[in-house]
Amino acid sequence: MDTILTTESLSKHYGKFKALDNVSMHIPKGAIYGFVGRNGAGKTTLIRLICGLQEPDSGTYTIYGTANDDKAISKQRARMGAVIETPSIYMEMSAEENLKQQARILGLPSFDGIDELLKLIGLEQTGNKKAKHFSLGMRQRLGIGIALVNDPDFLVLDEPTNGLDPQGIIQIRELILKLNQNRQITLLISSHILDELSKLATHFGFIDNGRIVKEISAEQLEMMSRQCLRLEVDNIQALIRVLDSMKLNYKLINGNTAEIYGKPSITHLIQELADQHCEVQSIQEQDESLESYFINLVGGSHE
Ligand SMILES: Nc1ncnc2c1ncn2[C@@H]1O[C@H](COP(=O)(O)OP(=O)(O)OP(=O)(O)O)[C@@H](O)[C@H]1O
Repeated sequence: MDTILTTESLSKHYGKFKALDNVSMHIPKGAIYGFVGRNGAGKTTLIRLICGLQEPDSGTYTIYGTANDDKAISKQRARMGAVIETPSIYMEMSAEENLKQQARILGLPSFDGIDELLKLIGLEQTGNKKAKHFSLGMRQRLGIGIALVNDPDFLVLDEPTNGLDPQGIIQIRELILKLNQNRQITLLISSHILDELSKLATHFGFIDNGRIVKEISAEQLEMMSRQCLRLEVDNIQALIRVLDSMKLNYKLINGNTAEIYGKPSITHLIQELADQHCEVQSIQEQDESLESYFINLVGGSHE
């Protein structure tokens, strides 16, 4: 598997405060990597490090296989685009002028592709309207457009849906999917809005108090947080026999409780258990959201 970004034991302090603590993360090529953590967890700090805006205190990272202390890293960074915190936009300029200005800053030989980029970010109708009159969502999309001027194949977005209304969120989500699916751009997206990322991400890295608590693919996460039935019985051996005979996937929670996956027929299950003289004491349907998965992972609120 090709990896676009790998970090190895990255740490960063602000004075005595440890903002990043031995962070190791891996972003596969083609992924939409959801970087999830509550406010202050260390997401922006990590993003600033990999974008070369700050230096780590210890640890290393590689971008496209090039280490951060290798001179060639700046060449690899040229293949990256990023929108960190608020997008850098010239408020007195239109969307088109902003994109052209970025092309000038990068020393690009022409404005080829700017019209297409304007369409991609959904701002082709904005004409001479200055960015200062744009909605927050339009500004965010313009910021992403500016980050795309150098045609990157790795894009880093720090909290791209922060503060947007539901329609703005949908537009950003659609843009992210287009970038990933049509332009094969790998994305690192940080957010504390977990369920928003669950609709997009192919991989997740969960960060809490500066530490990566889990890296997991969306597929694995789906398996772990899928719907299940939690069944409490008076005879766990009988329950195991029945579940095995029905070829159901299950996990034993304790001496009288099991979680059963894969939506079994409850009537059939209860009937089989009754035949085995096994009494059901309680039955609950559970549907763990990404939100509750994360809360379980980090052990609830720190406040
Ligand atoms: N320049 C700085 N000096 C001192 N402390 C800082 C500095 N930058 C960040 N911090 C602290 O480091 C911690 C991590 O901040 P960071 O911005 O990386 O978190 P975050 O996960 O991106 O959260 P948010 O979404 O709120 O930005 C926070 O407690 C923050 O207050």
